[in-house]
This record gives sequence, structure tokens and C-alpha cells, in this order.
Amino acid sequence: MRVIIEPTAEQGSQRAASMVAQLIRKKPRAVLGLATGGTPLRLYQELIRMHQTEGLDFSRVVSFNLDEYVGLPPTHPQSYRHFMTENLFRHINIDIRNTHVPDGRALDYETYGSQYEASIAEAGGIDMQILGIGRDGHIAFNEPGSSLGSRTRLKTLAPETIRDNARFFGGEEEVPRLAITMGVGTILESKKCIMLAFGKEKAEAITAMIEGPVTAQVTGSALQFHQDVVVILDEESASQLGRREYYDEVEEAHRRLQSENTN
Ligand SMILES: N[C@@H]1[C@@H](O)[C@H](O)[C@@H](COP(=O)(O)O)O[C@@H]1O
Repeated sequence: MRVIIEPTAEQGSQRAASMVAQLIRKKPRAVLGLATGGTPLRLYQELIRMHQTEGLDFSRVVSFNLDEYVGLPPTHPQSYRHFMTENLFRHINIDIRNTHVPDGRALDYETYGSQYEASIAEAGGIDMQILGIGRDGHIAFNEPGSSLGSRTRLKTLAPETIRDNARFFGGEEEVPRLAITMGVGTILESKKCIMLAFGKEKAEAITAMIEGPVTAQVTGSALQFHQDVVVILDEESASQLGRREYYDEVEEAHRRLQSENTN
């Protein structure tokens, strides 16, 4: 796991955006795994800027989102489909037919989950999965206790997640209790994962995820099994890491290697 600590969320998001851009330039048909929530917003803003001012071309990019609330139509202001449209898709030249967000109105969630998995496989698998993390260490909506081998399916939200997301809905009562989400096993099959976490409220989850044991109680910790994960943090989310100096040394070594290669 590569741990990159940037001074601010702004710089961390720019770092992530340049990784996404590099992939798209190398592979115009790249398959991106996308996340919602407050964390990736600056990354999406930077990608929009790159599209508008540098001509970053999304016309052949395919995307799969991690999750969606059950019961919300795509037009609902809090649905993740609506979030993606407003915060990314409508500002770039992605073909909307190539964007996938689980359908919160599916009737048979078991069949729907298998179909979602099949479409990911058909697209050739996810090249780069963007991830955030919940305060309890969850990824997508894989709440504590989720199987580390799980696939796309229905999940009941944990009370902490309902509380955290109440701010978007104007109260806990309004937050849907169920979501359809990629499983931990689905996420682990992505070729590369970029996890973003900013702010001191994420420090505990990040420390557990990177330095704690692999446990279904912190589903993000399953990423320790993945061979290509980059975690991008700011000073606040990195503040409780025990091996901070080592991560900085590794990054310094990376920088030196890169400048030797370009000289
Ligand atoms: N399903 C989403 C996750 O994908 C996201 O990582 C998490 C953190 O959200 P935020 O980035 O707003 O802190 O919230 C929700 O639970």
C-alpha cells in the first residue's frame, strides 16, 4: 500500500486527478470506478478543469459507481446518480450511456447485483477505482461485518452511516435504510485503487485501515490484500499514523527515482 501525505485536501485531490488523467491519456477507453460523498468532490472539480482547459477527453471512458440508495429515483437530489450528473458527468464529455450507477429502484436485487457484476466484467474490469472511507472504516456501503469476499448486493446501513449522511437529507429519518453496493470482493478485483481521505474525522479509520489488522469490522482494511493501492491523505487524516516517517521516506525515494529517470 502506497501512502501519500499531502499538506492539504486540495493538493491531495490534484495528485489523484493527475493519476486519473494519466490513465485516461494512456488508455482512452479506461474503466473508472467512481465514488460519491464529500471526499471526491475536489477531485471531480479538478478533472472538470482538466477537461475544460487541457482537453482531457472522456469520450470513450466507461464508469461504474460503487453504490446507490435503495428507493431513490435517479432524479432525487440525494441519489448518487444525481450527484454524479451534477458534480461530474454534465461538465465533461463522457457518453452518459457509458456511465453506470446501481439502480436504486431495481425490483430483484439479487439478479440486479449479478448483472452489475457482469457489466463490469464485460467492460474488461475496473482499471482504477476511486474510494472514500466512512468514519467506521467502511468502503462503498460495506458496513462493519460485511464479508470481505462480498459482491454487489443489498446492504442495510449502519447507524453511524445514517447519522453521517443525515446532513444531506435534512434529518436521520429521511436517510434510506438500504443501499445497493459493490462488495469488498468486487472492489478488490479492480486493477488499481486510489483511496482519498481528508480531515481529522477520518484519522482513526485511516489508521485502522492501513496499520490495523485485516478485519471485516473495518472493511477498508481488506485493501491490504490488494497489490496496487494508493492512499492519498492530508495532514489531518494522517495525524494518527504510527509509521508516518517511513511513508514520507518512501515518497522521497519515489521522487528521487522519478527525477533520475527524467534527467
Ligand atoms: N457510500 C459512501 C462511501 O462511498 C463514502 O466513502 C463515505 C464517506 O463519505 P464522505 O466522503 O462524505 O466522508 O460515505 C458513504 O458511506
